[in-house]
Amino acid sequence: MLTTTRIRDVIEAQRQFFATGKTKDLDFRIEQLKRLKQAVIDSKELVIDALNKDLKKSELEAYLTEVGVIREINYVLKHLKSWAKPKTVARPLDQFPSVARIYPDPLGVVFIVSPWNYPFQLTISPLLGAIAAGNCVTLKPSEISGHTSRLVADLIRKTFDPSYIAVVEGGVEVSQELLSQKFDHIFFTGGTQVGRIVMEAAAKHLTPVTLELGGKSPCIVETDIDLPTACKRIVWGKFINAGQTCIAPDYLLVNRRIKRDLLVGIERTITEFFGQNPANNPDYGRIISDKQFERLRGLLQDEEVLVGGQTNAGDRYIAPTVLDGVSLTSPIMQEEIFGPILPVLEYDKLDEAIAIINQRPKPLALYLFSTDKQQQQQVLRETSSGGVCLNDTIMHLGVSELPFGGVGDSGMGSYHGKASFDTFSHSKSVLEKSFRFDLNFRYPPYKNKLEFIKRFIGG
Ligand SMILES: NC(=O)C1=CN([C@@H]2O[C@H](COP(=O)(O)OP(=O)(O)OC[C@H]3O[C@@H](n4cnc5c(N)ncnc54)[C@H](OP(=O)(O)O)[C@@H]3O)[C@@H](O)[C@H]2O)C=CC1
Ligand SMILES: CCCCCC(=O)O
Repeated sequence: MLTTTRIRDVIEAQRQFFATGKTKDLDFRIEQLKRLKQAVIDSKELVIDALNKDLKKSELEAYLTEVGVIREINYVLKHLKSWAKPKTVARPLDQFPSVARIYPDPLGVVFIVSPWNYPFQLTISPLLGAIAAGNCVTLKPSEISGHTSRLVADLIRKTFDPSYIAVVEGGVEVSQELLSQKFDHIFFTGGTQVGRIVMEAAAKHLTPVTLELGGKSPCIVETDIDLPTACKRIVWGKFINAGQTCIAPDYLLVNRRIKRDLLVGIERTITEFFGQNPANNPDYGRIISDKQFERLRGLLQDEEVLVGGQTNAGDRYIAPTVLDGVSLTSPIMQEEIFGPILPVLEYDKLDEAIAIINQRPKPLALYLFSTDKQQQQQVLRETSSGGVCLNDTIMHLGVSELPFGGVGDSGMGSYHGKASFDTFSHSKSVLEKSFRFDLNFRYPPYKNKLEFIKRFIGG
């Protein structure tokens, strides 16, 4: 573990490098993004292997949800020049002659803390945004996803000088030591509880934070839908990465009229996707740790298992599981599940489902399966969540133009695409005045100018 002195030395070296102005140079940033992209491409087999060791993540999921961060690097490279240009904006006549502009300034030395569930993508994605915006970065990946985080550390150390991009390996203690240092921004991805700790530590230095947190993302299922497709999209979104996805549909709220058909369809789809014994299926992953495995197994106690329910502690395996007869007071409804267990609650009227959602902390994602435009508008109008996907799950994350982030207990700030560039930039307002012409109404003596000012201000 790095000592406090070493951590301070790392950060000081980054401050000195940032002070050279090198990271502000656009060609430098583009070059670093290309180096990062090449490093990811060169390491992809190692990444896939590490993710399989940590989570038994399949090669396809590793490509789709982790190595696929290459696509985001390409997107940023395509747009960076235009994002980095100062923007000229309109100004009122009384400021004539002048030019008003907004300059995107890099923040300085930023700190990125990432979680274990998508340990590669959730480290590289915010990192590329920080690089694009011209910052130096200190990274702290999760020690729980040990194989992948060690690989990320090796990749970063081989690609960048630590005075520019540094990675500090370790767990909670290292994270807390780093949080005690002053940064110009902290980008944290993790649970809401730790998010509070991060924000408290940041407050001591008045450091702005982005908190990418979690919570219970509801999935409402109404009657007028393409049922087989809805089943595929719900099962995929719930059980990808063995349910360890922050925007996985946490629980279903199902219109009673479609519940039976939906549950039959979900059971059929689970078998179609993972076979009769998902434990032997290489497409299905494992729980990250014994601690998470025991927590999830505990949530199954005294619940009515409709599908799945099988567990194997030695393999940290929990079958894709659907629970029926769940009540709002069940333990599984008191915490983010973050695992392959899908509780089903039912309702008669959509208002009931909306009320259940609004009685709980604001979720990171909210899903509604309905083709009824009025129902869609009602849910969008009457609920608050980080983001919404209508008639699918998770896929809103695949649109770089859609900022991704939470609200309330599910987080603050956002990233992806230009939102990443904006998160790691300060929008500096600049007004350039001319000496060619000067209105003297604002200068003393004010005598005889009051009437003009009153008319000018109006009201
Ligand atoms: N909004 C989003 O984009 C995402 C949100 N999440 C959320 O993250 C959670 C699961 O990830 P998980 O890694 O378990 O989250 P944690 O909050 O436990 O950990 C996140 C990071 O913070 C570190 N950390 C843990 N405890 C402390 C502490 N007391 N002080 C300082 N740092 C600490 C961890 O280190 P270490 O792991 O080394 O112990 C890890 O690097 C879920 O709630 C999920 O919803 C997950 C993915 C994406
Ligand atoms: C499918 C990729 C999802 C990454 C962020 C999360 O954990 O939800």
